[in-house]
Amino acid sequence: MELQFFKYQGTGNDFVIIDNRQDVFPKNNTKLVAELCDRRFGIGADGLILLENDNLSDFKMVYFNADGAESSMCGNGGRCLVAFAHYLGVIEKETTFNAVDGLHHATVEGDIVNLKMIDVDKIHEKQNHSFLDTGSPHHVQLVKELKKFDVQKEGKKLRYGIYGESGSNINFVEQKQDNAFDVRTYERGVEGETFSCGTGVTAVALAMHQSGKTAANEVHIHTIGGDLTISFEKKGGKYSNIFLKGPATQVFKGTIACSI
Ligand SMILES: N[C@H](CCC[C@H](N)C(=O)O)C(=O)O
Repeated sequence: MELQFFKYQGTGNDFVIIDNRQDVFPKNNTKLVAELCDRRFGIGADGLILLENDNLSDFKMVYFNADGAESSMCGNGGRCLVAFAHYLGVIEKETTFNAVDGLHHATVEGDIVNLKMIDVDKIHEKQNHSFLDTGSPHHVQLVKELKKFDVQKEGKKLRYGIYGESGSNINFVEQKQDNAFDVRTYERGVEGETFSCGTGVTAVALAMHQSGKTAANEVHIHTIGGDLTISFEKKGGKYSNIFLKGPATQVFKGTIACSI
């Protein structure tokens, strides 16, 4: 069978996106998803996203990591899916869609998508790191000389070490200005460093605010793949009105033969 797909990237976090409104994609075929994401034998991506019909909202997002398993929320993937829905004409300039962690509001202006993330009311502050869930679990740790840091080695150690079977995404951070940070992320389910991680940079912004490293409620984060802005409010110990803003671009589209 010929499968039509679209390739998107949001600050270098890249995704195979499929219009599955006819509900034909075999969602339980982990092997097929991993093959489509394979950078040598398939299309190549950090994850695969299905756009589906939804009776509660404009559309539904189903997210799979590159390992083929369905996963928790993907911030950059959510931004790319909004851009795709706009490209298809499913939405105009704003939307509410349904994802694994609930309903998300978003707006799209050109190739900039501004995505509302879930509220965060618990940030676990430890001696040298923080842990929080922004739709996906994230470890946040300040390091010196981030550019030279061995993200693969240290990220893998933490992901399989202190976070047990379910693991966590691991974010290493260097503060550049009061409201600006560089971030590199080891992503669970990709099992390697990605060029950016949307729920990850959101976690970094909130953890840096909670720990007093910044007093700003709009934080600029530079990743290998580009720049993202996270804005938020803190009321009574809870973070809300959290927005992840940045570019989301269609790179190419195509068809691929697969036995489904
Ligand atoms: N790898 C993550 C999901 C994708 C997160 C990332 N791509 C993002 O943009 O938020 C996890 O398994 O928790």
